Amino acid sequence: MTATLLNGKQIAQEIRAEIAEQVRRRVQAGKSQPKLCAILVGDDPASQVYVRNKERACEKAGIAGTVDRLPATTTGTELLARIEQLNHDPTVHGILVQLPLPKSESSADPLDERRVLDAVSPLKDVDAFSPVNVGLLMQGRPRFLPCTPHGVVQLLHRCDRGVAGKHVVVIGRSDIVGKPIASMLSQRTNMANQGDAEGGRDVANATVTIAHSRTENLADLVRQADCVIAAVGIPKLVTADMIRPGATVVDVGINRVDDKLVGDVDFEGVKEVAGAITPVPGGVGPLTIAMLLHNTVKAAELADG
Ligand SMILES: Nc1nc2c(c(=O)[nH]1)N[C@@H](CN(C=O)c1ccc(C(=O)N[C@@H](CCC(=O)O)C(=O)O)cc1)CN2
Repeated sequence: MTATLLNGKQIAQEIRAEIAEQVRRRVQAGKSQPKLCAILVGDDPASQVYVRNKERACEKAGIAGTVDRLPATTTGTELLARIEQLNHDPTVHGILVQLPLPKSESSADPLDERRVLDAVSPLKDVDAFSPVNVGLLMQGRPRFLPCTPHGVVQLLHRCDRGVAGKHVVVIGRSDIVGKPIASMLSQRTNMANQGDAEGGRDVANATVTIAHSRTENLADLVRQADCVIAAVGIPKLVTADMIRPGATVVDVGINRVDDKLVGDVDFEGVKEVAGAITPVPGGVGPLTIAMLLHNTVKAAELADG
């Protein structure tokens, strides 16, 4: 193997330890214990695991975590009413609705993902999915950073894989990963540590290209990249022949194939060409939850006034 392994699991542990210490100091100073409420609708097995992992991570960091487990028969009106209750509950600092929502059983009153995410108070929106928080991010003055893109920025920052002046190709244009990561990496200031780039090379000021399903000559485009971020949900789409020698490769894909977890990158082949690479599992995934804890503490600080 020639590439350096970017160990997201280890970095997530470091960040979680930092957050636990921040929470400990906060509570010791007489401030409220941060509290996160996750809403899980239906019984998707992967979502159940993710929500359970979020609950455990909160507990370990000293954050109060609760999960509302609602049946798949929940109507849009019922879910919106529950969100509204949490928006007005002063003891709850962060709210998230686990995605994907199940296919609606009620055609008269469906679970509309956009309406549901829009209903979460922007001040408690720890996923940073609300239009207000997306807009603030685009303007370069974020309140909350979306968890997975922020995880990628932290990973690059802490592994000293700066992208300033470099060409980054993001494969995938989702609202959750592709679009926000492209925005974050092309901003003027490093979004890891609120603009303080100390301790890592600048993870900002990149020249970013977003590739997607209609992109022509994807392989040629990706070969021009100093850094490739794969977030498209197609197992092993990115192969060794598409990688410029020495490039940084970040795999955000989480695909289940024959009961095994594989990324969007053909890890075995690409690791022989890349300069640095994230594995799946153990790469970006664990950072998603670490950054959710970060946002929950931030939400509690915002509520302090
Ligand atoms: N409301 C949200 N829904 C979803 C989000 C999100 O950020 N907010 N992201 C994903 C799921 N997700 C968190 O919710 C998530 C996915 C994967 C991991 C992770 O740690 N993956 C591990 C492997 C875990 C496994 O074995 O399955 C890894 O990559 O090492 C954490 C969180 C969609 N929904």
